[in-house]
Formats: sequence, C-alpha cells, structure tokens
Amino acid sequence: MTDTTSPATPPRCGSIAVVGAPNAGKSTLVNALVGQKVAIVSAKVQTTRTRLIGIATEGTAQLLLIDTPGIFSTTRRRLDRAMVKAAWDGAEGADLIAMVIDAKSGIKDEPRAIMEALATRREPRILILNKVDITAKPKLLALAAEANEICAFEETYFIAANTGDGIPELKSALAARLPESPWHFPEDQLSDTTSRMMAAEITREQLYNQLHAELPYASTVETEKWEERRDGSVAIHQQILIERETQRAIVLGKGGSRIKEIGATARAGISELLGRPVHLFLHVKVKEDWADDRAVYRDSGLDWVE
Ligand SMILES: Nc1nc2c(ncn2[C@@H]2O[C@H](COP(=O)(O)OP(=O)(O)OP(=O)(O)O)[C@@H](O)[C@H]2O)c(=O)[nH]1
Repeated sequence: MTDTTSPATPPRCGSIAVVGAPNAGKSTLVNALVGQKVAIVSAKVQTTRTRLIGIATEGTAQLLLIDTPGIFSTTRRRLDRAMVKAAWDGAEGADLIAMVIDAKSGIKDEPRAIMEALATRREPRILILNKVDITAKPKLLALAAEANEICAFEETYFIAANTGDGIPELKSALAARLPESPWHFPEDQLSDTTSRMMAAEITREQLYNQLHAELPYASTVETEKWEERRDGSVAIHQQILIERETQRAIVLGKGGSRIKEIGATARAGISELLGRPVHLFLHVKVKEDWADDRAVYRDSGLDWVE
C-alpha cells in the first residue's frame, strides 16, 4: 500500500565548485562523483583548461560539479591567466565550494594562497583531503588542522578519489547541502560540454599521455569538421596546433608512428563516448601564437583576458 500522507522528498539541485592547486585530483574526484569519465585526468599539471560541469545524482539531488582549472600563481602567460580567471569565475556564486588538497604533498604555497583567498569569499566551503591511500594518518589530521586555521571550513572529508575511498559518504554529504530546487538538467545528462569539445579533450589527453617533456603545454586540439554519415558513423577532423615547426616531428613520431597511435587511442575513446563508430582525421598545424588567439579561447570555452 502506498502511503499518500507523507510528502515526497523534495528535489535538490545546486552547484559545487571544485577548487584546488594543479594536480590535487579535482578531475579524478569529479569523475568519481559522476561515476563516468567527464573530465580528463593526467599526471601532468594543468590538464584541465576549461570549466566543465559534471552532473552527478544522489537520491533526489542533482549535483552540478564545476571542475575548475587548477588555480596557480604563475600568471604570466595569457593562457594561464585565462585559466585562473575561469577557475574563480567557476566558483562565483556556487552553492558550495569544495577545496581539494593533495594530502601527500601537504599545504604548499598554492593551496595556501587559494585558501587565503577563499577565506574572504562568501560561499560556504568544505575541505577535501585527497590521496589518503598514500598519506600517513597522523599527517592527515595535522593537515586538516593546519588548513582550518588558514580558512575555517564547515566540514572536512578524507578521500582517495582514484580508489573511490570515502566517495559515497562525500557524495551524500554534498547532496544534503544543496538547496531544494528542481533539477536543472535531464536525468541522463552527465555533462554540459559539447561532444565536439569532449572529442578534442580526448585527443588532447592522448597528447599528454603519449608525448613527454614540454610539448603538451605548447599544443592544443581543435575540432574543425564533424560529419554525420548515413551509416551512423561520424567523421571528425581535428587540428593539433603546435607553436613551432620543430615540434611537428615529435608529434608525428618515426614514420608517423606516434600520431597513428595517438589517433587510434583517441578514436577508440571518442567512439566509446559517442556510442558509435568514429573516423578520426588528425592534422598537425603550426600556429605560432595559438596561445594568443581569441578563436582558440572561444572554442575551448575560455574567456579572453587582456
Ligand atoms: N594515489 C592517488 N593518486 C590520485 C588520487 N586522486 C588523483 N590522483 C592522481 O593525481 C594526478 C592528478 O589528478 P587530476 O585529477 O588530473 O588533478 P587535477 O587537480 O584535476 O589537475 P589539473 O587538471 O592540473 O588542475 C593523477 O595522476 C591522478 O591519477 C588519489 O586519491 N590517490
């Protein structure tokens, strides 16, 4: 028998800005909360260049996760400054700010500077100490105390984003803190990023994973053509923009072997994302000042900063 006298639990919906220094594990956390890969993860810092929303659900709550680019102090390059701006823009007006710290690294200059800035903001905030799988317990408690002295957090959580340890508890705590509100997105939607942007991100992830040294920071990927074919497949043309002609050989590899491998892995990832066959065409193009090009910013969802 259905009990018609008790009111149904009201829906909740709100935004949670995930902030922290580069490499703290923000993208891994967003993916763990969503339960599917929406943000690209890499051991190299500054992988996240744009503001992404991962959408997670927990009971009657819809969590809109704003995965901000790592906030860091080097603000010399325009691209760096655009990323810092995107990070703080993402936090503006959020229902909750979640500060993520790599517990293994401790509180270095960057997390300290972010927390000092957070202390002056009005949004409610919680602290998440990540990477507990590789951090000694006594250190965790000392870190929590130290962080809360710099900026008083409403709550502190201990998690390992990449093993899922502490994630269910964190997820329900986040859900409980969101305001009562109808959901903003349909329930099967996981991200607000367009497929074109996600496809470019997947290829960029392969550049990060397969190329070493400084090149990935000097490269970006743009989706230039997207053709839906009658057989249900999609043909995608992407440009890999590099800054110097000398970098071309690195991306191509011996006899084109590197670009082939990048293309094969990226194609499989995009195909999985779209749930249909993909033909991927990669073109390497030198564009010296791509980091100063407004069009690249627009396509990556970043605001241009002067
Ligand atoms: N041991 C361990 N490693 C983790 C954990 N969470 C993330 N990592 C690793 O830490 C590295 C950085 O993770 P990301 O999620 O890309 O970090 P981010 O904060 O989004 O980095 P940016 O995009 O540079 O801002 C990756 O190699 C992850 O696999 C964790 O709980 N434990």
